[in-house]
Amino acid sequence: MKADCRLYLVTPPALEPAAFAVDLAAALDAGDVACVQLRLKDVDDDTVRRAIDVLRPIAQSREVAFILNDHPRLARETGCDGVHVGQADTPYREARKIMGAEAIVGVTCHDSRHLAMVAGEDGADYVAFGAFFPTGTKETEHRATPDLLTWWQEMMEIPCVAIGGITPENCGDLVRAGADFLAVVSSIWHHPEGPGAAVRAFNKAIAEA
Ligand SMILES: Cc1ncc(COP(=O)(O)OP(=O)(O)O)c(N)n1
Ligand SMILES: Cc1nc(C(=O)O)sc1CCOP(=O)(O)O
Ligand SMILES: [Mg+2]
Repeated sequence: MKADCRLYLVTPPALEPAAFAVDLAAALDAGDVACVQLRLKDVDDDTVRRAIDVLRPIAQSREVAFILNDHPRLARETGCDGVHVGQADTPYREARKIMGAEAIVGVTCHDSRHLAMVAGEDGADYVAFGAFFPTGTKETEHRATPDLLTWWQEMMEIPCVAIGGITPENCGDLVRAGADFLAVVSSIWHHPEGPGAAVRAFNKAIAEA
């Protein structure tokens, strides 16, 4: 068992904030969740701001970190706890300058040991590897394997996040391999019994891995 692996919820790419607030609260009240990433795609900044205004307090009032995808300036201006940047986004060093030393800054590293080493040496708070499994949430070009997580754990103290097609049924190998966080979209928000049941199922699978 690797008891220190935790859930990292990522929102659906499109949502209506008031309705999604109910699902988010249900997920966070159902069990252990370390952080929530707001990941909206193809929307303007005002739409992102409105979603942050509604969703950030739901996470932060439960002591769950609220991280914004892609937009360090918006994250800083709106009181988010951190930002996640990919290889095609604001570069890590610029994101860090915008966010400040105390904020969480995470970096996508695909399946690349080199990208992860660079991000880690630059000061990233976590590195994210993926996609571990096929996913319908995003078109992915890279496929990571669990040995990458084990390699990282043996080399570095900085936490690693696993993402891409992760379910309660398939997450055991990633937990045993050394993932510090499991980042999940569809298995949470599309769970047939709702997001609370999904969080409980993940917590159980992590505890039993
Ligand atoms: C935790 C986590 N890992 C990876 C990603 C993907 O980021 P990126 O490659 O920038 O792609 P988009 O999510 O922006 O489409 C992520 N968002 N979160
Ligand atoms: C946002 C994202 N990034 C990925 C990567 O590989 O970097 S995979 C992914 C989508 C994850 O969604 P789901 O849990 O529904 O598969
Ligand atoms: Mg991005």
